[in-house]
Amino acid sequence: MRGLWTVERVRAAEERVMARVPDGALMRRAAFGAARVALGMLTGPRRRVGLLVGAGGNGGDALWAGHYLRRRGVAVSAVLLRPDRAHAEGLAAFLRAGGRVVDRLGEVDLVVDGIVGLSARGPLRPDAAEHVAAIDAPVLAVDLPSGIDPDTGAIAGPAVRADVTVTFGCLKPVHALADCGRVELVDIGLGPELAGPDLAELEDAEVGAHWPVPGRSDDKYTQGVTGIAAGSATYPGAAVLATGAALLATSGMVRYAGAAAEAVRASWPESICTGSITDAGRVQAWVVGPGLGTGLSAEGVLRAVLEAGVPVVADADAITMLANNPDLWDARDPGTPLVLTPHDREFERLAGPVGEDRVAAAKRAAARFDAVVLLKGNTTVLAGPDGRVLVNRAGGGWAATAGSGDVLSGLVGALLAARLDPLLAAACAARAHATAADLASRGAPIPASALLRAVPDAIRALRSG
Ligand SMILES: NC(=O)C1=CN([C@@H]2O[C@H](COP(=O)(O)OP(=O)(O)OC[C@H]3O[C@@H](n4cnc5c(N)ncnc54)[C@H](O)[C@@H]3O)[C@@H](O)[C@H]2O)[C@@H](O)CC1
Ligand SMILES: [K+]
Repeated sequence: MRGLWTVERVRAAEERVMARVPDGALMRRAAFGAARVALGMLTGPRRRVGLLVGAGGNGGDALWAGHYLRRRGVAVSAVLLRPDRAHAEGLAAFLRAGGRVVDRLGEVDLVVDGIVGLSARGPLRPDAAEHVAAIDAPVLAVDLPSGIDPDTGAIAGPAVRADVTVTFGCLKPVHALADCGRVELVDIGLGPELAGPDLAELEDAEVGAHWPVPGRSDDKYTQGVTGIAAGSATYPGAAVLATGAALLATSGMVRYAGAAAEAVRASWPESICTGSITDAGRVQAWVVGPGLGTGLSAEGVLRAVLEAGVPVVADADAITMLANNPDLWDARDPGTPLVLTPHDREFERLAGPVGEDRVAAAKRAAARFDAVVLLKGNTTVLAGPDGRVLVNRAGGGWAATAGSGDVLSGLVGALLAARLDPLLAAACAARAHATAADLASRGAPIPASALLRAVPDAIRALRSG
């Protein structure tokens, strides 16, 4: 698992390390690492670097990096956004090494963004934004792209767009929640001072290792039977996609119950289809909601699923029904695992606006509903009712297509039926879903059925990752 630590935790760790190392040692270590990354980006014949230097430690890093770059023969100039508050030792070291202070960046081969780091609040101020708008070279952001909130990844106005971000000691939430380009981590010795992270991201190999595969003594029942209560006469496709995803995610069995039985049977002859949830037989987890509708009969289905006493993933129309009719919550036995998979508008119906802090919003809803909340996005935030938070970054945006959510809910359901921890089930499903989208797309738009067909390749890739 890759951990991510919030600013408050990073600062506390930094203070403990700083107390036992010489003054300025941490910054020099960080800046030396930044200079190495910058050198790696200077691949052309010309090596001219421009620094954008703000008022604090982030600007100090940039100036010290400029110092090390000068020592390797790079031409370095710096724009001081707040000359009166520029980092004094950093500026002295930069000037000693032959760095030049300029008014404008001019023609350079690389820009180092040292405008603001962990103390960032809000978007770039107008003067900084003007320099950033004029950039015409690759950008290396120091610690994080300036203008983006370090803890929430929120971008409320002008911000730096980084090709590479070099960060120090540990990853921070911004590195998963916003686009920071390629992220390089430089060790500055914070490790021993950092306890458990605030957020985490599963490695591909971990997802692969958790993925349920049949053992020698398994049969079709022992691996968990997934139930799909989705689709309708109007929307049979949602049922076909969710059932297909569950079938491709795990071995074992999938039961479909609902008005789209004929369409599901035609696409997936191996599924056990019935027209009604009361005839469905036993399952170890239910997927409810995609394409189900929100009428009285759909409410009856949702109630029956919640009363079944097995883990449930509630998506799409099921979320809308829970929002519109809070009495439905009473159908659920306390403590029965529930995974809610809202996009932002569904989240808003259920728990109010997401706002700028997606992690806080997901945590709040997870605690309130005693459920895992999978808040969809390019970075999906997954919060457990116990306070754990995982994030999943999608490579591209290719999964943003109609029907893609139906596939995701089928994957989550199959992993719940296989008895994975609900937060883990949701996170593994999110990763497989994103991987399948990337594999299917290879640079071109894809429909959800293509994403679905790539699920086996995604699982293979994760299991060998
Ligand atoms: N504390 C340390 O020893 C270390 C600090 N490091 C660097 O120091 C940074 C933190 O330094 P500071 O705490 O001095 O703060 P920053 O350099 O992040 O910010 C400096 C000042 O910028 C201003 N500011 C805030 N938001 C702004 C905005 N949107 N636009 C323009 N200006 C804004 C504020 O007045 C703030 O005090 C880290 O991000 C990292 O780059 C690293 O060298 C590692 C070691
Ligand atoms: K920065």
